[in-house]
Amino acid sequence: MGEEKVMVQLRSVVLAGGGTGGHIYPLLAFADALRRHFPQIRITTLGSPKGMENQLIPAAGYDLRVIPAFQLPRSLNLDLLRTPDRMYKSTHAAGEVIDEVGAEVVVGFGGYVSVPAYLAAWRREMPIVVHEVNVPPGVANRMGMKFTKRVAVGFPHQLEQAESLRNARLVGVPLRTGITQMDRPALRPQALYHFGLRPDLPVLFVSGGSSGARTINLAVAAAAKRLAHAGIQVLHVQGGRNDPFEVPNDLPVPYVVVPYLSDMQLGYAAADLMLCRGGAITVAETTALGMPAIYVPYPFSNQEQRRNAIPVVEAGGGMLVDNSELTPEWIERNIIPLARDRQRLATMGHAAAGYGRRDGDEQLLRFVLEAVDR
Ligand SMILES: CC(=O)N[C@H]1[C@@H](OP(=O)(O)OP(=O)(O)OC[C@H]2O[C@@H](n3ccc(=O)[nH]c3=O)[C@H](O)[C@@H]2O)O[C@H](CO)[C@@H](O)[C@@H]1O
Repeated sequence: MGEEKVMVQLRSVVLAGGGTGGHIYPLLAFADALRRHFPQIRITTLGSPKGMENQLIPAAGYDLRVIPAFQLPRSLNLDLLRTPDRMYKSTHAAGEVIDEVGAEVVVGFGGYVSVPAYLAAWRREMPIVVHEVNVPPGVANRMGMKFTKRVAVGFPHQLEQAESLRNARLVGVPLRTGITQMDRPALRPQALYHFGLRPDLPVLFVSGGSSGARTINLAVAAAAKRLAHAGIQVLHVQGGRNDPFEVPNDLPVPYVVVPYLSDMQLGYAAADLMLCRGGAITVAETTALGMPAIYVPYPFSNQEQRRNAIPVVEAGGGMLVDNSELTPEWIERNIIPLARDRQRLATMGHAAAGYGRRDGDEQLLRFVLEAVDR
């Protein structure tokens, strides 16, 4: 972790975050960094009953404590006062876990489960660190920010675009080392073999984020024949919460559909070009890897995904297309020529890498240690 020596020793931390992959993967990457620096540390995570954390956190080998769900209204208003009982139960449960494991700090990554964790930590006057990757900040983290000034963000644009994040620390996004330490060209042959893809044709990697994206799935599947006849292979992640879709089975080149990738790095290693939403962690990963990408921001969440993609596109690292404009015709006109143009892909990838960063886990750890040291 840089040249400075770490003076603080951490023995026990509570990490809170849940819902979709966007809140859980940074938590896991940060947990891995904690374990690297403090092999004996006790790491306890808090999750809610229905979130993806119930699959992802135990699979990564971390202790998950599920506490009763407490859903905040989308905006912080008087509705909060109508649910004091559930809020009390969740906060009490979070506090019991904090006490049992003797946590020294609570680090929250957003998602409803972070709120009771922040409240319980505040009552105990413990250090709280909030990690936020979106503009506007998520509702749970906005609540957390009422209890702490120790707020870390993933991207430079957040500091400029959200008043409440103006004084936050830019640390980047903790990313899994399987992704940040990957040598893409070296892993490529194995990845292609794994998916049954050919080494001589370009690969378009399609992923709508952790839950999947219906519009993207249907548009690309409808363009399957045109892509195949142009010699473009497709590796298509359906997404954890999306319906299956039909792809013709008589295509001349591979079109591989997978429900979900636990080894996302294999997908990145196989890909020449990515077609994806603009979720914050996805953008952090594509740019960290120097992956040329076409971003199709999710249109219904305060423009947050568009804000993530714009700086990458302005740097020359990708293209942006509106959800409503992503049609098979658009794909034929724009993606086919790009996927076949190795020089343009290389230039885009290089520009994306210039925007990306790989040390978010280490930078967040430094920030957390400062919080505990005070
Ligand atoms: C619709 C919506 O509100 N989406 C939000 C959600 O997106 P979402 O939960 O989709 O999160 P992101 O797109 O930011 O990240 C997806 C993560 O899932 C991983 N992955 C994905 C597919 C797969 O098969 N395997 C896999 O491991 C990716 O590598 C990445 O680490 O959280 C993000 C971070 O708060 C927000 O910026 C997004 O706006």
